[in-house]
Formats: sequence, C-alpha cells, structure tokens
Amino acid sequence: MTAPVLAVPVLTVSGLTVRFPTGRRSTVHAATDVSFDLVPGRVLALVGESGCGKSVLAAALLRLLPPGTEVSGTAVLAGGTDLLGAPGRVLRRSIRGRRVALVPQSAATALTPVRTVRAQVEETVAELTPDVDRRARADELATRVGLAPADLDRYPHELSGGMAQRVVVALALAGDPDVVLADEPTAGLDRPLVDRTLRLLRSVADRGCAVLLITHDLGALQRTPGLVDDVAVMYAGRLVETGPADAVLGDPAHDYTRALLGALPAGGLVPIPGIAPTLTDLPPGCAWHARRPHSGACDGGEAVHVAGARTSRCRPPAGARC
Ligand SMILES: Nc1ncnc2c1ncn2[C@@H]1O[C@H](COP(=O)(O)OP(=O)(O)OP(=O)(O)O)[C@@H](O)[C@H]1O
Ligand code: NI
Repeated sequence: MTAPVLAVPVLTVSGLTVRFPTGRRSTVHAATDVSFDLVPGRVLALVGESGCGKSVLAAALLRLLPPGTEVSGTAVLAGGTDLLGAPGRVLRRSIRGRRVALVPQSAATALTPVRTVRAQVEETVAELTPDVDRRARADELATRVGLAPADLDRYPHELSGGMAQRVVVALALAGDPDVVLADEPTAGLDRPLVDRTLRLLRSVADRGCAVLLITHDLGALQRTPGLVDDVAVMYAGRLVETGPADAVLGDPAHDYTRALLGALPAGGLVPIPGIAPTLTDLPPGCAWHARRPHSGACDGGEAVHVAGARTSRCRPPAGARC
C-alpha cells in the first residue's frame, strides 16, 4: 500500500480578523478568526450569504482594504512571507500578480474600454515578466483560457461576457501565480457560462495553482461534482463549516449549511429563516444560534468540532471528537 501524499499548503491563513471602525461606538465585524489552507492543485469554494464577509477576506489577503481597517492574524505563503505583515513594497514587487493573483468580480470594470484586449494583456505580461516575448506570451495565455489569439485584437465591448471573463482569468495567470483568488467570477453570467468559467478555474488548479473560489452559487457546485475539492461555509464573518466538497454538500454538519442548501431549487427553495445579523451588532456566542434559537441544531456555543478533514462550529460532524 502506498502512503497518501500529504498536501502541503501554499498559503496558510490563521485567525484572520477584519474590523472596520465606522463610528465612535460602531465597528463592522467583517471577518472573525478565519483559518484555512490553500493547497496546490485544489479548489476551495468559500460560500455564504451576501454580506457575510467573503470579499473582505480576499481583499484582506491582497491588502486592498481601505486605510484604517483593522486586520489581524497571519496568511503565510510557502517560503515564509506573511501577506498580512509584509511591507507594501514587497507585496507590490514580488507577491501581487506573481504569487497571489485576483480574478475580480466584474470583467467589465477590470478592463479598460478604450484599448484592445491584447494591449492590456501584453502590458500585464511586460510588467510581471519583462524578459519574455509579450506577444507570444499573450497568445499562449489566450489559448490557455480557451480564447483564440485573434480574440485579443478586439476591444472589450466586442467580446461576450464569457470571453471577457476569460480575459481576466488570463490576466490573473500572466505572472504564473501559485494562488488565484477568484471573487464571484460568475456573477451575472448565465448558467452555461457559469459552468464554463468554473471549469476553467478547475483547469487552473489542475495545472498546479491553489484556487480560492468565492461564490454564492452553491447550485453550480452541486450540479457538477468534482468542480471544487473543498468547501468553507461562512456565516456572519466566521467559518461555520469546512471540509471536502462531497461531504459538506452531501451531508452537511452545520444547520446553516443545511439552510443554504435548502434554499436552492434542488433543496426545495426553502428561504433561510430569520434575518442575517448586522455585522456591527453581533450577538455574543453563535450568531446562527441567535437567529434560530429553537432549531435544536446548535448548542449556542462556539466550539469547533473536528472529524478528519471536516470542521463544524456548534454541531459535530459525524465521527467528531470534541
Ligand atoms: N470599507 C468598508 N467599510 C465598512 N464596512 C465594509 C467595508 N467593506 C465591506 N464592509 C462590510 O463588510 C461586510 C462584508 O462584506 P463583503 O463584501 O465581504 O460580503 P460578501 O460576503 O462578499 O457579500 P457578497 O456576496 O454580496 O459579495 C458587509 O457588511 C459590508 O457592508
Ligand atoms: Ni451555533
């Protein structure tokens, strides 16, 4: 019997906490004590309702949050650089785009309308890898994301939404990053394009990148098994459940994950009960418990239960040790 190959993370996020002071007594608790690993060749989907802190998490990792934001915790790349602690100069020169790249939410706003796509891709190539032939590299990146090199000679408005989305993935791949953070890359796309974009990100991981896919489209993950490897469920700024995708989506441990799945067409379109908490005014203890006090599905505590590769707050997954 061969021993299992241990996956070595390329990015280890520990205790990431983000606070936006918004007034004399008011603070947005956008992310609280978030920990996860990103592993080469794997896609981790970060899911949760609108406003739960997903985008803030990605922006924190790239240090794109406004001045005055309070960020604590660590996010350590293989080799030792802490994304949250490294000087801005180091981030700009050797990390952003080169080791950690972002696929933004909207291709339309990421691309300049007045220049051809080729000009924009070649500019990024020249900036990140000045020694390579930029035209050849741009063509290679286009092919890699499923575009014809001739497509690059068009202006952004001449591309379909799906093609524009491919261009921003090509831009993210230009510096050959180890980590790709994709923030709602399928927002506003129709179902075939959602599936195509997700398959593209799967192929990016299959070539060795670690991918964080932020999405609230749980349905897309459910209808194509194998698209993502792992799932982290975020609620009110905290990860309430993490684990392999088939386990989390097929047999959720946390009541909130069950509620999210139940709100999908396949789950019966049951609205998530109660209202999402305000992140300036979180209850002590478990915020989901406060929303569903009589569900019997939560002990109201904050304990993280662990079973193999799965974790769940409040409610143990099968086989958990407490
Ligand atoms: N600069 C800021 N100042 C104050 N609050 C902010 C700031 N940026 C984000 N927030 C708040 O942080 C919380 C988390 O926002 P975030 O954009 O991360 O949510 P999300 O999970 O990505 O939602 P969506 O799925 O709608 O994109 C929200 O309450 C938001 O209003
Ligand atoms: Ni709870």
